[in-house]
Amino acid sequence: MSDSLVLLNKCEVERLLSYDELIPRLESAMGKFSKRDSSEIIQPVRSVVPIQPYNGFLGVMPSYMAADGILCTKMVTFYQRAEGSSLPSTQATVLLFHPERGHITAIMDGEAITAKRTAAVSAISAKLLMPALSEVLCILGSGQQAKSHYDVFTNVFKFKEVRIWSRRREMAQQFVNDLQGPVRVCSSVKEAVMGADLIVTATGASQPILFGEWVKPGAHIAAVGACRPDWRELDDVLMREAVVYVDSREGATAESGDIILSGAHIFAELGEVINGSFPAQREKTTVFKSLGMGIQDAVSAKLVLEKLKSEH
Ligand SMILES: NC(=O)C1=CN([C@@H]2O[C@H](COP(=O)(O)OP(=O)(O)OC[C@H]3O[C@@H](n4cnc5c(N)ncnc54)[C@H](O)[C@@H]3O)[C@@H](O)[C@H]2O)C=CC1
Ligand SMILES: O=C([O-])C1=[NH+]CCC1
Repeated sequence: MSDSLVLLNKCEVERLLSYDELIPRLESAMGKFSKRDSSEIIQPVRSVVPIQPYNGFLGVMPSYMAADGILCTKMVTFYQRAEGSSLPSTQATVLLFHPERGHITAIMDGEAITAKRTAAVSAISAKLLMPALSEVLCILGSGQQAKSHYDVFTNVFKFKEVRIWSRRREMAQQFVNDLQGPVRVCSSVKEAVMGADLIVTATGASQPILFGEWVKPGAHIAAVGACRPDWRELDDVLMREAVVYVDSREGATAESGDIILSGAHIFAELGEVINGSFPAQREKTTVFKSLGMGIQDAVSAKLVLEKLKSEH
């Protein structure tokens, strides 16, 4: 394959990106990030521009991983859509650059990357933090992230029961109809989460939908939505009682309403657990507050490109 510009659409990125290959690369990148060695990784907190009339945001997520030879940026728009809107709420494009020469080498769809890398990182958090015997998975939300989380969790782990709740029951039912495996549609968040060992919150909510009083002690929560400083998915009780892990301390303290507004203490980054500098307290109730990181997009895009090149 020549050095010409590579353009990849969503189907191609989806086909080339497998969880088996993605998960170890994300683990390694997050471990490196948590060492804060700027000669190895530079990743500022995402710049976000509000698009106020449309309840939306444009995020720019650059990163440079010197040792891996990756210079990358993702541009992502995310919106709070009205119930019933047919427009997607998260859309993205990823650009890879030649680190030495500075030109763009690849432009690829970022929606598939965002869906898969976010779910893969939640799978890493679950592997480290969910109870040793985890039988019940619960997913709140029925959109893109809910689907990628269902895919990776049912692939990587074995659950006896999977439950889903969505604010419109017919959307949850539609979600289940599109799948192979058995999933129980629940009528309320409380019904869905009671007794669950692993709970994924992947909604566009800006007020808490998950309350600590409903959560089984020792459960693990992968909290994926609420990516603005004034948005919430989890209530104060849960945030203050759980041991809280994040992807990046800087990102979480700048962008997470669940952390900022509850005053919750951040115990560790996932990368610090991967590096062994902080313990995985899996016997306690744990929250992994995910905001998304540029380096996660960067290693995903590099993997996509490598896979493509290996086919030629
Ligand atoms: N942590 C991360 O790295 C990432 C986080 N996100 C965030 O994850 C969330 C889900 O994203 P997508 O799956 O792409 O969106 P989506 O639009 O495909 O799905 C959103 C789901 O949330 C539900 N929802 C929306 N408003 C709600 C409310 N007020 N209460 C309860 N449910 C509500 C919708 O019915 C739908 O089921 C968003 O908040 C998004 O910004 C998205 C990408 C990466
Ligand atoms: O990391 C990411 O791409 C996003 N986080 C919140 C919305 C999009």
